[in-house]
Amino acid sequence: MKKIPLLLMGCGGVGRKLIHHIVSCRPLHSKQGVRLRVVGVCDSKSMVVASDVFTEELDDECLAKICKAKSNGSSLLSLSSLGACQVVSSQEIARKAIDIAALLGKSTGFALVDCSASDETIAVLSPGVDMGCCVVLANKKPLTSSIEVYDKLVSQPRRIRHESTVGAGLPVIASLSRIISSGDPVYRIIGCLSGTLGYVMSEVEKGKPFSQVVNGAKSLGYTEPDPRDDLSGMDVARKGLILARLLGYRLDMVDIKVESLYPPEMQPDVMSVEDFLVNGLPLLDKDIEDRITKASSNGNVLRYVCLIENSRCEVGIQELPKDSPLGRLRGSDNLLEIYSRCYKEKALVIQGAGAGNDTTAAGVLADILDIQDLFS
Ligand SMILES: NC(=O)C1=CN([C@@H]2O[C@H](COP(=O)(O)OP(=O)(O)OC[C@H]3O[C@@H](n4cnc5c(N)ncnc54)[C@H](OP(=O)(O)O)[C@@H]3O)[C@@H](O)[C@H]2O)C=CC1
Ligand SMILES: N[C@@H](CC=O)C(=O)O
Repeated sequence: MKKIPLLLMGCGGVGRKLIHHIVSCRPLHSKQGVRLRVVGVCDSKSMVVASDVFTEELDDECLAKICKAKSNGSSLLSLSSLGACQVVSSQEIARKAIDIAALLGKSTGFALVDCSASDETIAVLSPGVDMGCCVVLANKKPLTSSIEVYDKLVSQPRRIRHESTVGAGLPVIASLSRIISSGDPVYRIIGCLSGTLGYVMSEVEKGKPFSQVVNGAKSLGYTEPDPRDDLSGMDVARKGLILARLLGYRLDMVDIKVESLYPPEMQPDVMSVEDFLVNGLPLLDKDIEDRITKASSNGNVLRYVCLIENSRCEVGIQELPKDSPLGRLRGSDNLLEIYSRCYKEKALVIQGAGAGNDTTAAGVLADILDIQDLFS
């Protein structure tokens, strides 16, 4: 039986769903001759880790307790009595994770699975790559940090997978990578890449207030931990940057033109996320409603669009015909059109659910299975 030891960084909506998928797919994986050994799980403040990562793992009962504690809003620090495992607190997490990476990376192989929404994980991922570890990401921040960090993370292409960073579980990265490696030049990518903004636009079109709909998107697990990451366009810009860098464009976040749906006085350094959700959002209801009504009077709808072309990437609101492919999108669906030599007149189109914990975690799980040949 092939064993894949892994450390899960981030145990929120996506991380917990990933644990659920890993446990429920055990019979399937067993038939395929693979076992996923979860040796550690971290949140922002702590890490639960098996006492001996060579021989032990967090068993399914322990994983269930971790998920239960996190769903109840507790820290992993509350799980100090979990049998044959240790609980490590914040200052120690990175050091401990790197120690495990050094032990397992070049011996059995080790997968660092990042389902956090933090750039702090770079401190583990980057040395992990040098230690022979595999990296699987739902988190976009490591790939949209400096170009040096990006180059390091992708330096061993067979050891990194990040399908869920763009379009959640949709096969965007895999499709684009295949086109690129076949030598087919991609000259244009255009699409709607935000499940949150897609859902918000189509629900407001039905007459619901913007503030109510954004809170709904958060409850459905579509938004980033701070929904302003979605509403500012930054989340779409990150996806655009990941695709642009995959195409070989040497861009940074500052090179991307981004349109925000909220004003500077509602930025995170001015308002807490709670304050924004309760008091900030309702102040935006009228403006968004007016913009949508105006578009509708022209037979159009508003869509938040990402365009990558001519070595540039820009993201922002466009008024589009209701019956255009992007105009017909509903709910959290994403749609991406890729134009290349082979897909010149008719683009390669990828469409489907572009957000949600289930599909995102399924994408992460498929990525982990995809690197199994590197493990023994
Ligand atoms: N939800 C979706 O539809 C999609 C999400 N993604 C990406 O998946 C990632 C996770 O999203 P989601 O689960 O919704 O987010 P959540 O906010 O629900 O969970 C984030 C988790 O990361 C933990 N965390 C924060 N900082 C660190 C750190 N430094 N080290 C380890 N863990 C840390 C948090 O800990 P604590 O509990 O202590 O706060 C929390 O457990 C994000 O990067 C998101 O962009 C990608 C595609 C789609
Ligand atoms: N917040 C994101 C989740 C996936 O990346 C979105 O709404 O698309």
